[in-house]
Amino acid sequence: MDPLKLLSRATKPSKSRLPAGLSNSPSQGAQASKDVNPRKRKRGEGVTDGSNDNVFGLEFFHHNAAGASQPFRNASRQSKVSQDGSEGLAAKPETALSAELPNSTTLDGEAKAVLNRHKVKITWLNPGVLSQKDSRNCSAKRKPAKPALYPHPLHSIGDLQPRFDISRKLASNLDEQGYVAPTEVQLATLPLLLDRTDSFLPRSLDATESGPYGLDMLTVAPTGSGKTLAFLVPLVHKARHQRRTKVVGDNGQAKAIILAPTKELVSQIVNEGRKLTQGTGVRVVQLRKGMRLIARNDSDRGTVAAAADAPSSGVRTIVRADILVSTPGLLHAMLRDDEISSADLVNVSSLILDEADVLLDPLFREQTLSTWDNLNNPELRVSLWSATMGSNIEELTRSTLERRLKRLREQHGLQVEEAPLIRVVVGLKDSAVSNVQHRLVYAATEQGKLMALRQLLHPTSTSKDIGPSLLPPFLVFTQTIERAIALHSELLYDIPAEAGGISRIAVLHADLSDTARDSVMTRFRKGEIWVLITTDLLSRGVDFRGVNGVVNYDIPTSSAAYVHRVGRTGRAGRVGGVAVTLYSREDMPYMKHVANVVAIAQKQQVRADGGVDNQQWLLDTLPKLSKQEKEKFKKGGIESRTARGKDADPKSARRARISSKSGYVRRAENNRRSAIIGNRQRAPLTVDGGDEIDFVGFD
Ligand SMILES: Nc1ncnc2c1ncn2[C@@H]1O[C@H](COP(=O)(O)OP(=O)(O)OP(=O)(O)O)[C@@H](O)[C@H]1O
Repeated sequence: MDPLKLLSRATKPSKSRLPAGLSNSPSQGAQASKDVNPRKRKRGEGVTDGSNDNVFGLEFFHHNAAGASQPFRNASRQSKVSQDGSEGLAAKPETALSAELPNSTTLDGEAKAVLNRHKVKITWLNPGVLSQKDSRNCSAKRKPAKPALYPHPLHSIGDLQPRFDISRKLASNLDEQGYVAPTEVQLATLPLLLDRTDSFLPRSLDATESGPYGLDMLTVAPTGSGKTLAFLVPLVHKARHQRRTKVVGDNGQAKAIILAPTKELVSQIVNEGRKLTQGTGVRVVQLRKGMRLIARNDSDRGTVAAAADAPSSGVRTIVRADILVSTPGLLHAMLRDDEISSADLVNVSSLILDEADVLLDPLFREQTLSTWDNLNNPELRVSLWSATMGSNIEELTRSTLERRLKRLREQHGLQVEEAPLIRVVVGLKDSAVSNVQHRLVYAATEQGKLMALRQLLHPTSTSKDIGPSLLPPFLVFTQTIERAIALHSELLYDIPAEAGGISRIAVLHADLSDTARDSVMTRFRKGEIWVLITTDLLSRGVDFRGVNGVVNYDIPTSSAAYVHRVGRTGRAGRVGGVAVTLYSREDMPYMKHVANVVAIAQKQQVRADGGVDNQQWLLDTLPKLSKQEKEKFKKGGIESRTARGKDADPKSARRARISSKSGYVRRAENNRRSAIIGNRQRAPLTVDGGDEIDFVGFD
């Protein structure tokens, strides 16, 4: 059998491992419409007519208490009939559609039941749309309650066109990509972001307070649950609408900005965006050095380049970008150096922060906020997306929104309305995917970790203690770039030549050139690389479809880092992935956060498939870190594994070195080497005349 095929077998979709209640739940990792309907990429086959009960989305509404899903299926049929019957009638806003249905109270109740069942919680965070002054004077008790909202969920991707009037081209691109049923985050957020009437807001509070079209939003949904599509579809829809209606005097200026923390993620978002925008006239562009964005009064249209071909030669080409995607660092630098001005961004009415908690972490905070501050469009709407989001991010978002509003009103004299701020949480907040097997493996020492990793690499010799064997392709995470490089050289010859040898294993980190990074990513995606050693650079957002496993060679420095690292497997509901965390004596004081998040994921599994939750003892015995210690660890990791640690404590740093040789063997080798060098350097002793004498030692 072809070893490549054997080793790169992808994780298999399986519903049997999950209980009925969860089997269709994307946030529980079982949303695998592409797997359930393996029709992806077959043109035209993904269309649902709303009457097909086998279609995933409808099935998952159908799974509930008998009859409960009926009104939705009616709604679906009705909209489809209109679509088929008449072009004009096809495009119906949600409210119009709801009005046609027999009983809107039933519909509201149904919406609530569906959202609850899928563990989607939607909260309006600023119902009173309080002024800054009022909110400061308010005692906690007097603050208005934050109401839960129950927008009517989207029950099939095919319904986007009739329900929200998205362009036919966008709808057909979605269909061509094989998207049939929405994932949970999509079924909840797409109606929120696409409904131009904000009809989901409670009657008593909506309309005047909601201001112009759209909301600010914070979304927390599991890794691999389809957040990219959830923010891209409304952006493309809105950008196309702006282009067609010329509501903003469109002259090709940017209308939306997406920020993401790494170049890899930026380029992935651009790729997804381009697939959705084909034939729509909307351009999704990756910002690059030397690019010049089209400005309001750019008369020289002749020099406007096709957005897809970014300039790389140093010549500043004017680029037309409707949706601009960038890392915060690059956009911030270009704004600072006046390569882009806030006037170029005056039409930007949507800002997306993907992996928002990282973008607002101290590392990127200044750059992200400075970009946000440069967007002066009074109708700007911001949405933040991640699988993990601390309460500090919510606070920071609120204060930034308030500050910006005040600035626009006071400095620019603009009449700006505060938009509704909505929080959407899917599933259990900040938890790791429960559709992969999580294993914590104690390896005692650095060498033990290396041996354990080798056992994982060679499935035939995998010991039972390490748990299920890992099938390539898989990712290995280390704490630093140096350690990633060292581990790569250590494992370079571990894959036999007949299976591809050293070409099957690679390292990717931020010190590599862009071209080298791109090439590794492409080869890994193609399945040419089986083991990719990397740092946290790849822990966020990157979507490798067939990744079977993740190995934390070095423990992650926070529970959020664990959630994101292991979230590179088990994406879009695939089961069979494995996440192994190796830990040594040195890691013990810092393991609690990992053990906690693993315990929660395992508990969900126990509930789901009756698996065994056998590491409670570990949780009980591990020490708890103080808040300061946690912060310190998050910033620096295990000190002996860093360059700083080498100077501070060379002995521990030596112990932490990645090498298969034991300290004893290394010492013996060093002694031998020094003896040889010493022998060579020892010159014969001579007297003045040059004659050699015998050295008889010191007195
Ligand atoms: N409705 C859908 N049906 C089937 N597959 C989908 C659907 N939506 C998205 N996917 C697929 O799910 C995978 C994960 O999506 P995506 O990268 O958007 O996840 P994410 O939520 O952004 O994850 P992360 O938090 O890791 O960034 C992708 O391969 C995407 O094509």
